[in-house]
Amino acid sequence: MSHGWGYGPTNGPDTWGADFPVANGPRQSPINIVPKEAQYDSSLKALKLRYDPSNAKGILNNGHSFQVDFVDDTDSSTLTGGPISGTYRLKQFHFHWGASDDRGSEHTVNGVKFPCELHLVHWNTQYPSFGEAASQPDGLAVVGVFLKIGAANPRIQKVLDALDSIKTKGKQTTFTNFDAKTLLPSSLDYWTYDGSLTTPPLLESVTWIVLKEPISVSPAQMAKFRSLLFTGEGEAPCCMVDNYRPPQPLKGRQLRASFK
Ligand SMILES: O=C(O)Cc1ccc(OCc2ccccc2)cc1
Ligand SMILES: [Zn+2]
Repeated sequence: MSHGWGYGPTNGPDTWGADFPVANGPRQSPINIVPKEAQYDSSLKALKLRYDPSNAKGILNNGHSFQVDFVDDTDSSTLTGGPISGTYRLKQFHFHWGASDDRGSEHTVNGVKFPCELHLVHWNTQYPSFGEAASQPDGLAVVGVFLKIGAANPRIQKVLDALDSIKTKGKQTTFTNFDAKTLLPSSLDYWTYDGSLTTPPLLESVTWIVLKEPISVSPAQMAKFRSLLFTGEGEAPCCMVDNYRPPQPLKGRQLRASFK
C-alpha cells in the first residue's frame, strides 16, 4: 500500500517528486526571499482584501495542517488589486509551523526561517471553481504572512481555541463569524512572484503575495499549534510539527516588491 505524502523521513518533501514530478518544475514554491534582489515595481497596485466574517464555515485537521474553510459561492470575500487582475475569492487559510521556534515557515527572508507562516488561499473567479482554477497558471493567489515570536496575538486566539476539537486527522468542527482580515499586519507591503502549491499536487498555479511585515505569536500560542496530531484517532500519535516545505530553486524567476 503506497503511503501518502507527508513531512516524515519516508514521505517528506524530498520524496514528493516520485509521485508529483512537477516538484522539480520551473516555478516551485516556497523560495528564499532576498530583499536586495527584489525589483521594486511602481506599477504594482495596493492589495485590496474584502472579507465577510459570515463566510467562515468550518475548521478541519486535514492531516497535513489545519484549515479554516470559507463559503465561496459569491464574491463576498475577495482579493483584488495587488499583482493580480480580476477577482479572487477566499477559499481557506492554513498555517505551516516548526517543532521549535527556530523553524516552521516555508518562505525565508535572507535565509531566516520564522516559527510559523499563514497562507490565505484565493481562486480566480475567471474559472468555475477552486479545483478548476488550481490547474491554471493564474488560477490561485496565496497571501503569505510570517509569524514571529513576541507578545500573544489575540487575533489568532479564536483559531487556536478551536484546535482542541480537531486534534486528530479528519476531525472538523463549525467555525463561524471570523474576520480573516484581523490576521493581517498593519502594513500590506508585499513581495510577489509566480509559484506553486507548497504541498502535493504542487500545481504551478499560484501568484504568491508575501507580506513584508510579520504578525506576532507567543511561545504558548506556538505550543497550541504543536498540540495537533498528523495521525488519526486510534493511531500511534505523531505531533503535527515541521509541516513546511523548504525553499525551492528560483530558476530565473523575478521577485518584485510593492515597496522601496
Ligand atoms: O500551502 C499552500 O498555501 C499552497 C496550497 C494551497 C491550496 C491547497 O489546496 C489543496 C489542493 C489544491 C488543489 C488540488 C488538491 C488539493 C494546497 C496547497
Ligand atoms: Zn500553505
